[in-house]
Amino acid sequence: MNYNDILYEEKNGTARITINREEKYNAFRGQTVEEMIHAFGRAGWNDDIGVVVLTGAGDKAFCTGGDQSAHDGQYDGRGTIGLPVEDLQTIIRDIPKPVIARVQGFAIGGGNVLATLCDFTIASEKAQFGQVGPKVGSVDPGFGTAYLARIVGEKKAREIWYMCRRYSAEEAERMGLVNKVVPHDQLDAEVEAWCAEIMERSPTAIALAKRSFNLDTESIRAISQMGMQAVKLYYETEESREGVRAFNEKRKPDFRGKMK
Ligand SMILES: CC(C)(COP(=O)(O)OP(=O)(O)OC[C@H]1O[C@@H](n2cnc3c(N)ncnc32)[C@H](O)[C@@H]1OP(=O)(O)O)[C@@H](O)C(=O)NCCC(=O)NCCSC(=O)CCC(=O)c1ccccc1C(=O)O
Repeated sequence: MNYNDILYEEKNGTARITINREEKYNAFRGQTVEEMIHAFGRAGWNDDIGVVVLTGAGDKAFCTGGDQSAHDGQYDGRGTIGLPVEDLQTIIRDIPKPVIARVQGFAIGGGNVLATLCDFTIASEKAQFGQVGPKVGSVDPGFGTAYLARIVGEKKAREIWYMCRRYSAEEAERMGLVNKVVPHDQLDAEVEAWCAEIMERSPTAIALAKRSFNLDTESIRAISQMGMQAVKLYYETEESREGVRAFNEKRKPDFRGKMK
């Protein structure tokens, strides 16, 4: 597969997948998600690769979720909601290698879900985290909610989703969403150090550990699939469309008048 929306490189046993849509704050469209799925499969089953790093191009954003300009009810690709996010989430969990989210800027919406799903998150002190679904007419009811609650606890997860606030890297570290925060200019060195340390460990022991962690939360995949069917219906409503329109028109949404 030729990549247009992402960059892929392999070095010293590390595969680096970079969402390369800086002008869209590294938001993903259908094609981006397909390319990421392909790249995770390529890295995940290559015995020379011991760890995968997921990041975004530039300094502004790691990833800001679904591309709102490619969102008219459904998104522009394949799958239940026009984005095969279920397949992307699945492959991040299923490859038998640690995935590190290198977060240098905004990890928002579906971007925050991706960072949450990665085995580790290493963040620059400039990074910001948050969910925006109830502000823009969306929700990730599955790994985005239930798995987040496993990490930060129920109260905090509900706050993150209902209030749509932004959290600094330090706050995210305090709530367990981030493994380590470093000064911006030390981010790459820190990520490289973690990768080098992983490369010294037994790949099979790590694979077994990853799969056993995953097994305990596997039921969330089914919640996600059911949730995605509901989100598909939600995206067709005036209430959800109002959120997308308001974001694109840079105004506050008026949801109350649009509920059925
Ligand atoms: C990132 C922000 C917080 C930055 O805010 P600010 O600094 O004020 O800058 P802005 O002027 O808002 O944005 C700058 C520039 O970037 C463009 N942009 C930013 N994000 C997006 C985006 N997601 N899509 C398209 N474009 C984007 C913005 O339009 C500006 O462009 P200009 O040309 O300069 O005008 C803030 O921008 C923000 O909150 N962004 C996020 C917006 C958003 O709505 N994200 C989608 C969330 S919902 C989602 O991800 C659905 C898909 C999904 O995740 C999902 C759904 C269902 C089940 C599962 C999933 C899943 O887990 O994936």
